[in-house]
Amino acid sequence: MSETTGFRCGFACLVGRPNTGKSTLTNALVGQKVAIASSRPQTTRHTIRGIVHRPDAQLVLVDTPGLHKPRTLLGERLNDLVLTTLGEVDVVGMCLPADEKTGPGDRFLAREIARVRSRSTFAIVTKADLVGKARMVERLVSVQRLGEEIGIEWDEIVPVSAKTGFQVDLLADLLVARLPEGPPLYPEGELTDQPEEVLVAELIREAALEGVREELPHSIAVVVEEMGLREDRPPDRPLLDIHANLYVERPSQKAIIIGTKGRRLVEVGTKARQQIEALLGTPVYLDLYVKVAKDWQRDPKQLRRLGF
Ligand SMILES: Nc1nc2c(ncn2[C@@H]2O[C@H](COP(=O)(O)OP(=O)(O)OP(=O)(O)O)[C@@H](O)[C@H]2O)c(=O)[nH]1
Repeated sequence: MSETTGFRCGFACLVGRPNTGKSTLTNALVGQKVAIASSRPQTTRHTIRGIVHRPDAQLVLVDTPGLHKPRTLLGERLNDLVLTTLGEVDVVGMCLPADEKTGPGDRFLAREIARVRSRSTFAIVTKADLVGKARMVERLVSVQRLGEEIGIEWDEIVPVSAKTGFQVDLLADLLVARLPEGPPLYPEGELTDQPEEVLVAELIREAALEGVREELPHSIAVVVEEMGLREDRPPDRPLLDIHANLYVERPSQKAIIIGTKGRRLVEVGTKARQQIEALLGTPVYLDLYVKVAKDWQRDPKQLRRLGF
């Protein structure tokens, strides 16, 4: 036995239909905002890892895009990404909201999980604060049944609320218990291994989608072209320059983003800048361009360039 005896380190992946609370739960477990939560489906495009540091363990959380039936090339890529991720982690946690019934989307996902299942599989009943005791009991029974129907033996079924913190620590304990023994993989203090550019791009995308999600559901991609501290600034007054391109698929969408007399784009820029400053703790100069990349969701070359 080595000096690391008793210390556990490994990976867990939260999966679930869009909007089931994966990002919020990741944040609650990690204790700081790392993934971008929103009230709209499918905002998490990249695999964002949050790292839970504990005296006895290091739990690396992988947050994935919602697994769904693919309709575009982008959809297929995302699903491949999720399945590859699932095969590599120690625990898969399927998130099922307490206030919703098991649906076809859940069955599709559970079947996928059953296919790649290698190690531990949890059913995490999220948003526990939204239901009373009786409904929770019903929900737990239905989750158990889903497992039986698909052929997954849940290693744990855990109700949690990321909002109130209910059983979040318990969930962390249960996840940690399933990790292999081993030394920590990441230095303490590290909360995510996503490059800052990716987080910044997500924040800009979020700001750009605000209020126009119905019109522009999945048609926006953001690429940070350049990011760096401006030279010749006094050390106590740093300024981070960010140049980013916001891609849409059609000129009409460009017009929506920019708004009358460019007003909307200014608002998007301001909102995104404030969020980035809050995340990185540095004043930011954000230079944002809107570009049309026709049908980027269906074009492999463009997808690659946009980071998918
Ligand atoms: N009441 C309540 N709401 C929650 C809880 N967890 C998440 N939510 C809400 O549910 C919505 C979706 O949460 P997200 O964490 O963005 O869900 P997600 O599964 O990561 O969504 P995608 O990124 O679209 O896959 C947000 O409006 C959250 O505020 C919870 O424990 N209780």
